[in-house]
Amino acid sequence: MLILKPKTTPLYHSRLIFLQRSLRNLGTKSSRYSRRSSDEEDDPKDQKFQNAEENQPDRLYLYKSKGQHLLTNTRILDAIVRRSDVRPTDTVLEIGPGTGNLTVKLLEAAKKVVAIEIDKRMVEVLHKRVADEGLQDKLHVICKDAMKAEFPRFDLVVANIPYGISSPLVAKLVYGGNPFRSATLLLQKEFARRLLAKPGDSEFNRLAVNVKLVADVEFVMDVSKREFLPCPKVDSSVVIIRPKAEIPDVNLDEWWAFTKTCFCKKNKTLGATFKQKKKLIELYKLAKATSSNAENSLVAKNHESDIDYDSETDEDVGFASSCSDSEMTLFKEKIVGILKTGGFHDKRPSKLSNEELLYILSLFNQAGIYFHDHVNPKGSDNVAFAAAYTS
Ligand SMILES: C[S@@+](CC[C@H](N)C(=O)[O-])C[C@H]1O[C@@H](n2cnc3c(N)ncnc32)[C@H](O)[C@@H]1O
Repeated sequence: MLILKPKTTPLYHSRLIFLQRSLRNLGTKSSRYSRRSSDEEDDPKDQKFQNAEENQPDRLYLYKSKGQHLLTNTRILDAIVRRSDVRPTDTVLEIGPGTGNLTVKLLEAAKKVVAIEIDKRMVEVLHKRVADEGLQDKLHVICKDAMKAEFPRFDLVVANIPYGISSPLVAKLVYGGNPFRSATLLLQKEFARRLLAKPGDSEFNRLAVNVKLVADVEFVMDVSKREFLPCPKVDSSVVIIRPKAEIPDVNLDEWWAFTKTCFCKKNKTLGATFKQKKKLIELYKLAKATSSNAENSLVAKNHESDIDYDSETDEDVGFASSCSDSEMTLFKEKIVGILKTGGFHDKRPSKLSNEELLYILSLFNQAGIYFHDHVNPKGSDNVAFAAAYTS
């Protein structure tokens, strides 16, 4: 276990004092927070920040691995709550309440706050602080990993989240099947830029495409890293994600699998992506499994092949040898034909709009080419989708 000594800049110390004072104000007991819990001992790679010299009594270890950077600027906290448009009838979901800097302000504005916090030491501090404010009846805390917790019904999400779970959390929110008005999130600046990116922007990626299908993202403000305790390495931005009232009529499993294929190398042209032998074999297998009738047969016999099967798995090798070269050649030509017909063969996915991507997918599906295994689905819900973003 590596214990990081606090940096000795005056700014850092003044912030440490701020936290120590605020913890005293919260009535925390130092010894309780300076000991490590058994949960934390499970993580040997963890690095912890310490809010005081080791022999000082009031201290709360803040864990880098849990993204424990507390937002301390009241003006920014107020702005986040104001821009979230919290109504007195709202139930707000907060992911990672920490010591409650944002939670207390949300409790003042909302009917109820459901806070999901992984660290039970934080939960203790939070309960104490909220009780001191007399707001405990409005707070429900779930002490769990937000990625494993079942979200209750909520109207809004407002949170300064741990940046390590940004992608799966955003995916879980927008594809979670729980209708909500908006999610105001404090995110790492680069991640926020990706969510805000448009086709053609260098930051545009698969997550942006998938989020855009079902939600609009609005930029609210940048927040300097100096506003956090301890100071992280990166700056942050606040964005608001609003689910769209209507989403395109597309099979989401098929869409996610399709965008995964297209964006596996987002700067490759679609022609190059769909020329990869491994991909061709995978799609051919799926097409064969999906189409059971002769009309949908994707092949003709006696055709010369120009495909070199350099499959990587034994299963692929087996499959490749069980179908003729001509079958695979025709299948490849079929894919090239679809891409050329739509004028997409030489286009890069990162430059295409969702409308264009949806159109390409519809062309593939009409031709009996599928991206998701509908016959033997391995995972077909939002949890699987969120998990796909975890690694
Ligand atoms: C960036 S801090 C924000 C704290 C507080 N909201 C603030 O603004 O000062 C993130 C918080 O999320 C918690 N956290 C980290 N990973 C989590 C997870 N997987 N599920 C729920 N909470 C998590 C951390 O313990 C920490 O309290």
